[in-house]
Amino acid sequence: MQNIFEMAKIPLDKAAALIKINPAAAKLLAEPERTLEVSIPVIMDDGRLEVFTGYRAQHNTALGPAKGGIRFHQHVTMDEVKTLSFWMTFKSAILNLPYGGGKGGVVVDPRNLSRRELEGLSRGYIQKIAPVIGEYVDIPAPDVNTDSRIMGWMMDEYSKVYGRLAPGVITGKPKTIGGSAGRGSATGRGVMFTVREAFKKLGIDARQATAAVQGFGNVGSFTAKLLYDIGVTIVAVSDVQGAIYKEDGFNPYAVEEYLKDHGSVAGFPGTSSMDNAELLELPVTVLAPCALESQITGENAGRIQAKIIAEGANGPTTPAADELLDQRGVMIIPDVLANAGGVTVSYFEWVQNLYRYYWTEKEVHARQEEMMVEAFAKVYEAGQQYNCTLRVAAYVVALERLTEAMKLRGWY
Ligand SMILES: NC(=O)C1=CN([C@@H]2O[C@H](COP(=O)(O)OP(=O)(O)OC[C@H]3O[C@@H](n4cnc5c(N)ncnc54)[C@H](OP(=O)(O)O)[C@@H]3O)[C@@H](O)[C@H]2O)C=CC1
Ligand SMILES: O=C(O)CCC(=O)C(=O)O
Repeated sequence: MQNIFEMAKIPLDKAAALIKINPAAAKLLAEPERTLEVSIPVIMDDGRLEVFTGYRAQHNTALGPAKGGIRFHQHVTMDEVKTLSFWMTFKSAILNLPYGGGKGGVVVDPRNLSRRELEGLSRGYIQKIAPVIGEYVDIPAPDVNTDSRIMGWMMDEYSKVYGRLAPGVITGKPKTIGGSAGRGSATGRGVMFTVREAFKKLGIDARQATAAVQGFGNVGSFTAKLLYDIGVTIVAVSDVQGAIYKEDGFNPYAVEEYLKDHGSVAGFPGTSSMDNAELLELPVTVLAPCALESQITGENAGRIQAKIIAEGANGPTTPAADELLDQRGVMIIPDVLANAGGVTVSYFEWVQNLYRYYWTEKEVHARQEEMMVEAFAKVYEAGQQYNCTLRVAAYVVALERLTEAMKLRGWY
């Protein structure tokens, strides 16, 4: 199989050829500006010393400081983190945010850690990457298996290292210590906004539409709930233990309550069980993969029946699947647009932290909606202009901003 970073560059190369960017600009985007690998010692509850491996990648900072989440997962690799930072560069540029792309990760299955061990690892990671992050350098945020509580510990640790309160060094924090209203739901809300815009283009009535959502964590749960709120029938959701399905739909808010008590969506009353692969192939209007990379591949793309794929996750569709789905007329709202609501509200959080002046939830939602509707329209228009997929169109929009910024800064 092709390396994930090489696969990620395929739409970039297509967009670069369409708008004929300077080869020097393409070279600057072909590799991250900086990568860092760290070893993080943690004294475990039983007194043993465990050493974890962590990474941070900063892909491109032409438009501003690097920005992007931190993932805790047993399969994290440097290649994955590099790729995730690459996607962040384009995501930020598409939303016209004053940011570049960054991402971090630690190789760990956090389910095997106690609360004390998790806090030790989170603080240890920040101690190790502190020299390369900062409010105007690189601003981390949550990703898979990291949440506001972990962001709070990390902000505290960075503030201790430098002896000053630095809320703007990390976003996705609890509200009391500088988090923004609306950040928790932001990524799923953005998925909903882009699906709603796609419905308008395709003449689909939300109340006649169905959706299947893979993953019921931060992104998947809010995607399901907010699509439900606009009238979409949610027929399937899943987590790592499997999927639940009901042809005439269920209430995702009730599933969330069930998950709190049972630790999984599996077994939610009134639904039948299926596996994550089957969920992807359901006959639905919208399929929203909101878990991990490479779920829709050349192998299963031919069996996908959705009209719209809204990529809540980063990189859920491989290039081979992308091509097959395009030939079959499936509209893919690409990750760099569909899930950009998270970084958009992270940007609002950072601005509020720098000003120490906070907005209401209503203000956050309204500003997020305005920016995402505009980004969707710009990408859609580029798709029409260049007769290309929305993914390639998104890279066109980003490249126009990135190449100009690199040129103006004298990088080529
Ligand atoms: N958080 C954010 O703001 C943003 C996240 N993203 C992307 O969205 C995706 C999900 O992130 P997020 O929601 O934050 O992560 P979470 O850790 O909150 O949730 C991940 C969800 O995916 C499930 N899952 C994990 N592995 C599998 C698998 N192999 N098959 C099926 N389901 C699986 C998890 O199940 P279980 O709980 O059982 O482990 C959980 O329901 C990632 O690709 C991330 O990069 C993109 C933009 C912003
Ligand atoms: O909120 C952020 O800064 C970044 C979120 C993220 O990691 C992502 O969009 O993939």
